[in-house]
Amino acid sequence: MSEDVLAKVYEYLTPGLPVVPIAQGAEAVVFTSEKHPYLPNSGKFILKYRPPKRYRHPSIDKALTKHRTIGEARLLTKLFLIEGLKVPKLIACDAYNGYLWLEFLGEELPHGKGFSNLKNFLWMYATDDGDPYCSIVEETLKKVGQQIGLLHWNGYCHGDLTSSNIVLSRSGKNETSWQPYLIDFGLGSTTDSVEDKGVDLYVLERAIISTHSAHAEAYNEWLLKGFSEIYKRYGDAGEVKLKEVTKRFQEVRLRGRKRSMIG
Ligand SMILES: Nc1ncnc2c1ncn2[C@@H]1O[C@H](COP(=O)(O)OP(=O)(O)OP(=O)(O)O)[C@@H](O)[C@H]1O
Repeated sequence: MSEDVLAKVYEYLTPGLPVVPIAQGAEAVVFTSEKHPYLPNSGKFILKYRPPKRYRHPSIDKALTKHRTIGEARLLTKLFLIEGLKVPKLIACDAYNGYLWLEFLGEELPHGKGFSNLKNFLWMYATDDGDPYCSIVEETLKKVGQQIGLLHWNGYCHGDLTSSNIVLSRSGKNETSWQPYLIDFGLGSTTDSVEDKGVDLYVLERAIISTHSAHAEAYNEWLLKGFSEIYKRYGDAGEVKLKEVTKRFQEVRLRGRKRSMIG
């Protein structure tokens, strides 16, 4: 992580507010903090910072950062209000400077298997003595599908639906029931576009095929089962919309295959 960026963040924060860098993505650097940004509460929080991009004109850069930070904050706030949909709680937003504070989700998986995103979770069951087809994996993937179903049914798309952008949480350490949360709405949008929804499903399918090819068929089936369950709750209207989305998903998949054959 660049020293400049770290220095900027430490200069910006209240002196002594402890933050630890954990990830550098294409858009943002992400930190954890054991302290709430402005309340005495402790817990675990995420600070997501979009640093200035030197290759952009400073005024354009400022405008873009502000636009994207506000966009993500606004979307998270709307999504948080949807019953059953699980996204991180927005704690604070300083759009002008490119900072978002969010609720921290997830945990370290047992036996050093890494952070509890869907990608590492599936690896945990696919390696060592794990059973990749056990009921915990099946249930979790159906719940992931339901989360995507809820998102789409309510008129939103994620825009970067990879298995790292799905974080799993449990209420207790010994629990075997995992609750998926969708994170990283930097490319998310309010949209009823069938194409965008088909692309969301395709991006996740590709992510699963590329990291868990041996079990991908069953995994994607369970995801789609959970997804369909949400639409089917809405009777005939749900069935019609479900058909539209799954048809487009197949078309997007076909286009993807053609593209990879042509190279
Ligand atoms: N609310 C959260 N709780 C726990 N971890 C989080 C949270 N938000 C982000 N992270 C961690 O930080 C990483 C990067 O965050 P995020 O995906 O939002 O940033 P990004 O810059 O858009 O990343 P990328 O370009 O890789 O998509 C995530 O993959 C995750 O490991």
